[in-house]
Amino acid sequence: MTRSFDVATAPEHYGNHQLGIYAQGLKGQLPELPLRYEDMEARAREVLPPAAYWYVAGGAGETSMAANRSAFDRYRLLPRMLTDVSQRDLGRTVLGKRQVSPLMIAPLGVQEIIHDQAELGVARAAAAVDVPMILSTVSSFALEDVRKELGTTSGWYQLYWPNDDALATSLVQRAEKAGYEAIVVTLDTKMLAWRERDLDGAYLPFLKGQGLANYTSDPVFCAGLEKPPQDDMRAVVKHWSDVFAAPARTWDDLARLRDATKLPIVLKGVLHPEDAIKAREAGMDGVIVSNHGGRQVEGSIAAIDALAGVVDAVGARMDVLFDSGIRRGADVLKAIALGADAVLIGRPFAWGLACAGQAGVEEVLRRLLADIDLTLALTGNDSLDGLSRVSLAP
Ligand SMILES: Cc1cc2nc3c(=O)[nH]c(=O)nc-3n(C[C@H](O)[C@H](O)[C@H](O)COP(=O)(O)O)c2cc1C
Ligand SMILES: CCCCCCCCCCC(=O)C(=O)O
Repeated sequence: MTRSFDVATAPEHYGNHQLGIYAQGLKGQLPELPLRYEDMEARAREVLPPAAYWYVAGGAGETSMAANRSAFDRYRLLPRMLTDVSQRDLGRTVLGKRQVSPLMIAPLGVQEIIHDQAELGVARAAAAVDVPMILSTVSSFALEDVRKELGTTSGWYQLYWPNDDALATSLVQRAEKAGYEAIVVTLDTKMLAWRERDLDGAYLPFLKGQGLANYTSDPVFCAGLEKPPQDDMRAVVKHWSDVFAAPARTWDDLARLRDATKLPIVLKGVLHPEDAIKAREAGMDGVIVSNHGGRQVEGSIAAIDALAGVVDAVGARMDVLFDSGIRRGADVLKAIALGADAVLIGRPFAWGLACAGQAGVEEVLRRLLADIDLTLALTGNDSLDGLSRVSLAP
């Protein structure tokens, strides 16, 4: 006999998403999107053109990408029993602001290759689940338009720091005016790595004018064009490729960027503890420990293996965030136990976007939150703030 189950009467926890799925099962309904991360990626692979799939899935070579995952297995949670976990708090304080969970949406460029809704759909999903979003400089919609979709949910703006200071200033000041709350400067992409999968398909979407909305909507960028951007896309791409890269930049240049905005600045792509110390000395507000999802330095350290060193160097004095390899709730707990203040979700939300647009991203976020909540409880903890290295097996 089938007994009825009403998820609405269950206590309010992110983990209830699990009960919701089982309750649908009682009505004969299976989840529309595959549950396992790996199966969701396989579904995305079916729906995306091969070049777009590989642009997201690929790395620079693939050993660092694989290491990002396998390294997580070397850290094991050490559960405690008979603690009261009836009330749980997934909140984290990041740049002085309390957020309801440790999750943030990582900056992923050129999302129009994944789904027509691109960053607008992702922003709507982020707002629905109240997960802060970091918008890439190389986005498919202009930063002002994406910010509007976030409503009251926090947005940060990720800067690809161009070699033209006036353009950099224009971008960060537009972000500040639009209501973004922090600037993330990505340091690990001074140039594009040797990406075998993309080279195999001779595929770089920016060269077709995709992902350039923040440039074509920028007065400083457009002042460098002879015609309006819509009238000469080849000139747009040429000018973009002239200004994008700034290989000569050093730590000393940060002072000018610091002066260009009142917003907190967070440096993304820091792996060495001494670079984290330099970031602090340069007046930065945080760092994101990341190897760009294994897309830049093939053979680099797995990002999770770099986290403790950076936390030990600067964690008491600035925020330390983490990305590269987060797939499941346990990964989030491990990163927080090692000292991360928050974690960025990258490829998993891209697969949700590919499979079902905004709804797919929302579902990925809700599932991850449920997994975090249940894993937290089952390890005997009632708050993420209570995790520390003691929560990991020695
Ligand atoms: C398709 C794609 C595009 C990306 N674009 C950007 C970007 O524009 N700016 C940036 O700072 N990082 C970018 N990243 C890196 C992510 O922000 C993040 O560091 C990475 O995805 C984390 O690895 P994971 O997705 O394997 O967890 C991109 C990653 C992917 C997969
Ligand atoms: C002149 C060509 C330079 C191309 C640079 C592209 C930057 C990559 C932007 C997106 C990204 O971060 C990614 O990982 O992909």
